[in-house]
Amino acid sequence: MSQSLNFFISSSPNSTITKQSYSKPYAQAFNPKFPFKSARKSITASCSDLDSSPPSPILVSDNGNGGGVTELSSSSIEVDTVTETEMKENGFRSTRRTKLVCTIGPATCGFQQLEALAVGGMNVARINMCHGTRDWHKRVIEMVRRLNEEKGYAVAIMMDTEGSEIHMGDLCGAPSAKAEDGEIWTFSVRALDSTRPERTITVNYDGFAEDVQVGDELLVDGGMVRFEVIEKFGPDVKCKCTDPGLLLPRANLTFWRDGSLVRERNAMLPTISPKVGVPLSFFKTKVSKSSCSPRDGCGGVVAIAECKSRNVTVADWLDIDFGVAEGVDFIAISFVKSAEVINQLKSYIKARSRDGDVAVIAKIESIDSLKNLEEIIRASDGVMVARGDLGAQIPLEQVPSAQQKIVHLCRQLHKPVIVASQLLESMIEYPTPTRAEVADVSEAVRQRADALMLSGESAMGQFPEKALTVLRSVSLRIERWWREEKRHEAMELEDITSSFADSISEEICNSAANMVKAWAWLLNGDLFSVSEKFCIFWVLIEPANCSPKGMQCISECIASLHPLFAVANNLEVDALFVYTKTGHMASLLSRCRPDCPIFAFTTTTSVRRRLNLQWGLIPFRLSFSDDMESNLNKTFSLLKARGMIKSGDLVIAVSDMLQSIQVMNVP
Ligand SMILES: Nc1ncnc2c1ncn2[C@@H]1O[C@H](COP(=O)(O)OP(=O)(O)OP(=O)(O)O)[C@@H](O)[C@H]1O
Ligand SMILES: CC(=O)C(=O)O
Ligand SMILES: [K+]
Ligand SMILES: [Mg+2]
Repeated sequence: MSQSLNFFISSSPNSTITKQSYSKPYAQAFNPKFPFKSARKSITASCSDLDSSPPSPILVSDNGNGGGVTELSSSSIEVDTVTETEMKENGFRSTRRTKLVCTIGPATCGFQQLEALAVGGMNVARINMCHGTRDWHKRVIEMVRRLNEEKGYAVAIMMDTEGSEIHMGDLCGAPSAKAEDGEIWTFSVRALDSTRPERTITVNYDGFAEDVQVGDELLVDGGMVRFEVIEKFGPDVKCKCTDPGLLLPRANLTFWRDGSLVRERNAMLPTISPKVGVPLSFFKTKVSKSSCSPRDGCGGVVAIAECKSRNVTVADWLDIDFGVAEGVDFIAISFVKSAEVINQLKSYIKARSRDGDVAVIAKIESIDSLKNLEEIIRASDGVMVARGDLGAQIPLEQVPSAQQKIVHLCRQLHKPVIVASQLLESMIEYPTPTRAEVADVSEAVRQRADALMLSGESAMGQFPEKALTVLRSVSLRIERWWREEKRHEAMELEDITSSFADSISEEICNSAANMVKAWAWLLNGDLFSVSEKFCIFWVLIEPANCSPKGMQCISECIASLHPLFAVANNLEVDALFVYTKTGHMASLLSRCRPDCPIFAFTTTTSVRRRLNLQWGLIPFRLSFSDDMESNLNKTFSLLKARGMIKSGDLVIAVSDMLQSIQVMNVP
């Protein structure tokens, strides 16, 4: 027989909530002899026909159009083949919770290379607008879309803007160049063609030669290579290499004077830089107005001075327009200084994109972004700890604590967070990582960041797939270790929502995640034997629950379950199921970092892709109704038919259509 426990919060006109109505059913709930009568049928009702269902196909999705349920037949479910295989082989309790982002570059831009990354566990493909042409990026996006369509993946696409950084130009087509100790190199703002003199590098910022001074220290890639400025000749700056290393095309440059970062450029320029060709008229228009576009108006070219004097925060707008038109899932904004730019960009995207569902990721990589951290995180849809540039702006020894703080705050504020840069830097050249790199990856997983990111390792390294394998295996190992030994380090989460409806969703998700533990205690405790699990528990709440008193009752009810949560030792719940149209409820569950995986069922491909960035979520696409019972029956049937779950697995289900928690064994 199937066992189920329903914790059901609804607005029922015929029921009233009293304190007793919790305590009594609560006591009875775990009494197997509790004579329960309900208008709702038990989940078992239609289970008998589940086993005979034919295997369900993976359907072709409409990834290219960013959403919709049109092509999904009501009897199918979409999940990618890698997840499916992993679940069958290892059982779904062992699925990887930490998500993986790969920067795509020359080493990985072919269809087969992209497929190898998808097979290796890539959840998000990142393209960096600092490099390559828009055509090149378009081709990559098309290939990822094709991969999703043909092979059933849900790889999301993140476009990363150039931002207002100073960087070197290309290396005449060379993948890298070695700067040796004592060598003299010229950094020039002249437009040089491919026949440029040896050891000459172009710089993207016209003011560079004016701004630097003899004696300044020039850091490439946050200090991977260092130079000292020894002479200036008009547009050329001669520098002596003091710390040798590998120069990569378009590497970031910072300069330091008397031990401090010279910040003029980053402090004065807009976060999102105007690219050449952006019409001046645009900057006279408010960004948040839907009427504005880089393409509107006259064709004048913006001078940097114009942006400064108007103090307008403007974008790599052409790239952003490109990203929106291509339907990318995330736009990551480099060198964010304040929440203002995030808010402007979000209104801009909302006015431009068809369904307004491009998420904005704030990259924390400057001193200003650290100063305004909380407001930036609150304004954004997610955050990247961009340690490469951050490490060039603050002392390196401060980067680990900044990372920990950002990851922690993101979780508190309910925003996904990516830890990026140099995780496996040595794997650009070597097939195995250093022990220190493995420790760094482990620490990010232990901090329970949502995602880890590969940069040069996957973009231009020699071992992209191996690097991804290292991230995957270290994540799996540390996550298991956490589950087995470190659960007592769980974080206290503060309330995040202000509206009543949202706070109910939040409480439901917190409780469901906690029940993962509580249930284990119930099953293993002395009170009940396993055969006596059958119990149903209802809590009905009046519409009047909007009152503070109603809210207090709900809290008390949930609090009454908390003592159970605290004593859980062995985990028994196999998965959390969440039925969510917008993804919000799934992401609330992810925030709780429960010990079991979260199966997130959603109706649109775009939500499915976006959820792929969040910790612990296994996103499925499924068409479902408001009837949870039929949704559950259908899901069990489809997943069982594909061998992804089996009878007896213990599942807790929540949904955002019907605010409920249900605990049941798969029939
Ligand atoms: N599209 C591309 N074409 C050529 N090379 C690329 C491309 N994308 C990345 N690379 C190479 O990979 C390296 C690492 O890529 P990544 O995008 O992570 O740079 P980054 O400097 O860390 O990021 P950011 O510019 O956002 O600070 C780059 O320095 C560049 O050499
Ligand atoms: C990823 C990135 O932008 C950085 O680390 O600087
Ligand atoms: K960038
Ligand atoms: Mg950066």
